[in-house]
Amino acid sequence: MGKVHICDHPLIQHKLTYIRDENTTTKDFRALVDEVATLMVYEITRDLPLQQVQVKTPVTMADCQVISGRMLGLIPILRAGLGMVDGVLKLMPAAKVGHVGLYRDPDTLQPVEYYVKLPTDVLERDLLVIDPMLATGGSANAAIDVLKRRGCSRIKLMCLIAAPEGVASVQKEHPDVDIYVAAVDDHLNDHGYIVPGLGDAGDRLYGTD
Ligand SMILES: O=P(O)(O)OC[C@H]1O[C@H](OP(=O)(O)OP(=O)(O)O)[C@H](O)[C@@H]1O
Ligand SMILES: O=c1cc[nH]c(=O)[nH]1
Ligand SMILES: [Mg+2]
Repeated sequence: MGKVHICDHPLIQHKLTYIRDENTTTKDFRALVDEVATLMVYEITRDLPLQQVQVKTPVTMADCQVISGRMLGLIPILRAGLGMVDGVLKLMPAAKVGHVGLYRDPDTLQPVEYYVKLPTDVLERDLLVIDPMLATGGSANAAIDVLKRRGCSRIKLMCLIAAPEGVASVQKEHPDVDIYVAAVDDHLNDHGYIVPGLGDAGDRLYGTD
């Protein structure tokens, strides 16, 4: 079963509080989501393998370390996942970005696929699927299915807020995928919204309703 990592760094939790607050403006919401994405990537990349290198400092040769040749593919689930892309790219600027367009049908809560565009070398990359919200898990599962149908493996999922129902669903459907979240909330309401959550992430990022 995939592990669930709660990114409980105080800076992440502090910013998440303002992300949740209904009085936070679209401009501030967007900036905070961007910042939390950066901080979460810092936590997620903690176990990246390093290799030894030598560099010549102005004083002498030094034994140092660099990340050992892993290539990242970043897979935002449109639309709301786009709000986390720049924050991740700040720390992983060489990542390529593949887009998976899904919206959740408001009546059935089932994901509807409308766009997929992936880097040509996606099979060679470690993939990080990003979306602020993991509610029923339908969208994350569908996005991971899109990747696996093309032969991808080595997939992680990063979300700001998850519902327990969504975590359980991804763990069942994709037991090889580790999940990174800033918070696991209480439950889903009758409309499939996370409680207490933050509302509709896409609408809050882009000022739509
Ligand atoms: O876990 P689920 O039950 O599938 O719900 C989560 C999905 O819902 C939201 O997207 P939405 O459908 O609102 O699309 P949007 O990003 O275009 O607003 C969110 O960004 C996730 O993709
Ligand atoms: O709480 C939720 C659930 C799904 N999508 C959102 O944007 N928010
Ligand atoms: Mg939405």
